[in-house]
Amino acid sequence: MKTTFETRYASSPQAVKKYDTQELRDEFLVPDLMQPGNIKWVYTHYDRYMAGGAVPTTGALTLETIDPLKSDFFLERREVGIINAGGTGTIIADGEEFKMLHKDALYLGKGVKEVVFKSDDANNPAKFYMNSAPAHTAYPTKQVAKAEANKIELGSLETANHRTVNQMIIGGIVTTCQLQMGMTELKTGSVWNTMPAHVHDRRMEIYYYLDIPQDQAVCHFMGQPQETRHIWMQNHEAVISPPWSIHSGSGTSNYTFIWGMAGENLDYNDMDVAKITDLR
Ligand SMILES: O=C(O)C(=O)C[C@H](O)C(=O)CO
Ligand SMILES: [Zn+2]
Repeated sequence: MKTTFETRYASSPQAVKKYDTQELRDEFLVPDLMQPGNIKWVYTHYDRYMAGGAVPTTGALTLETIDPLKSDFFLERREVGIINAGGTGTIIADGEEFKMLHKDALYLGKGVKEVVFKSDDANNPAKFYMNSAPAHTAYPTKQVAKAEANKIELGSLETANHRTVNQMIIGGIVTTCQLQMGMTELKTGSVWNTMPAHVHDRRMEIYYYLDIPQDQAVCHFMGQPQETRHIWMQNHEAVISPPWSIHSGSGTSNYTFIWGMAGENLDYNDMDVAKITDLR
């Protein structure tokens, strides 16, 4: 079992204007979070937000601290949200067991010392997708099933953006310091997420795409609304959205994505929406 991490530093919109395809992918695409038998983290310098993947197979995996945190244990000064993007598994947090079905979420607050991940079936392992942000208060652990999410219906089939936003780790359901997470599912025939697009300079965000059928892909759009770029994404890949960037995508089929964010506020609706016809 191995825990690895990489660091992503923050980029300015002026610098990103000049990036070619590979530079954009190197800075913002996170292609390899889900590694069987391992835990992988990306530590970003956007709000010190982290995205990770834990894929237990035949053995259990333990959440370990990593060097940039300079802490005795991972959640010493952090909180984490976890959504299972794979088969059924279990998370044991300081001795308390949580059965995690596909698309179940779990919030663990500051101070939880020991976190263990297990899969029911090594051939169909749990894929625990994790987002973590610095935390200054210890809030209670809470599990949230998809059925318990706050559901928002957006878009329409006519504009190919009919989708359900499942707000899972959000005020009213879970109390957090700064983390918000949820999962948006596109209806069959709809391909556009987060259109009209928005920025929220007060919060960074990461999208993790799943349920992309074989041989299909999602074209993720980023950049300032007047200066957009795109990154082609495969199933189970994540993409970092700087606070100044739109984060939107169009697929060659419908799909699901997990969004997670942190920053200045906990107001999900604090978005500066860009008019579709103003995008460049
Ligand atoms: O489909 C959408 O619209 C979303 O899911 C938007 C994300 O939740 C988001 O970007 C929140 O800031
Ligand atoms: Zn957003």
